Amino acid sequence: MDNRKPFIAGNWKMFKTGSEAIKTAEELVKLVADVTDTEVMIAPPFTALSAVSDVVKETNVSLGAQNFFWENEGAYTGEISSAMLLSAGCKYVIIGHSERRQFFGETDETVNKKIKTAISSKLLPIFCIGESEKERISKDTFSILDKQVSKGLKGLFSDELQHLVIAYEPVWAIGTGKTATREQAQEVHLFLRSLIEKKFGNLLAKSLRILYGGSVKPDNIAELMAMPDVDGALVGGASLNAETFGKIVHF
Ligand SMILES: O=C(CO)COP(=O)(O)O
Repeated sequence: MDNRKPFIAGNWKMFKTGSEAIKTAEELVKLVADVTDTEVMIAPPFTALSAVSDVVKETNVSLGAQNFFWENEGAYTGEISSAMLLSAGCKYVIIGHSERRQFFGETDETVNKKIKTAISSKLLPIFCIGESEKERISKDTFSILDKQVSKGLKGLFSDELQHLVIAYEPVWAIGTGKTATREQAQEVHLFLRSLIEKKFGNLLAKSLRILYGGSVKPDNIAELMAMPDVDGALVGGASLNAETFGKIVHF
């Protein structure tokens, strides 16, 4: 259980040009240079990956991408492959973010293909799941998450999921300023860990890192991280400013 190193990840979404990304990454690297007990990652947009990779190389900040396509190469205009991300310096890739599900036709099936490809190409997946406000109100949170996990991880075995990270991001808490309470987050994280235990066994459930995402800020990160099943955070808006994100990393 103690091998779950806290993980604070920043999802920059569609923000920052190359030069803006370099500047933020340079500031961040300095601000978190003292951090050894927490893993730090940033996911800039595709166009800034290589440049940010040069900045974070040989530092304690890792690089992630926000999406990719599951085929290795081919006539897929506008898409990016896992090999391209790896060669741009990425270690992680965010898969199935609710914004991709909502605006870009991502489904549990495409998420499943992406997780499989990420694993086989040694890109570490951050698998995003979460219920909408309507689903929470109608008390469907657990069944929705069960479906997202079952379909997203379909056909995979526990030994392939050693490096999987799950990000629980309730859609109603993303960019809204409405954070889940620490009790709400803990309740869902515990549910997810039990679900993973049921499907993939105790060993994986104990070592799997589950991040919380949705309006994480410097003033709510400590209480979230104090919960036993919250292993980190996937931070959107508050990761765009190095100083603010640095405070979250130093929770
Ligand atoms: O979607 C998120 C991270 O992936 C959360 O975004 P906010 O932190 O801006 O709510």
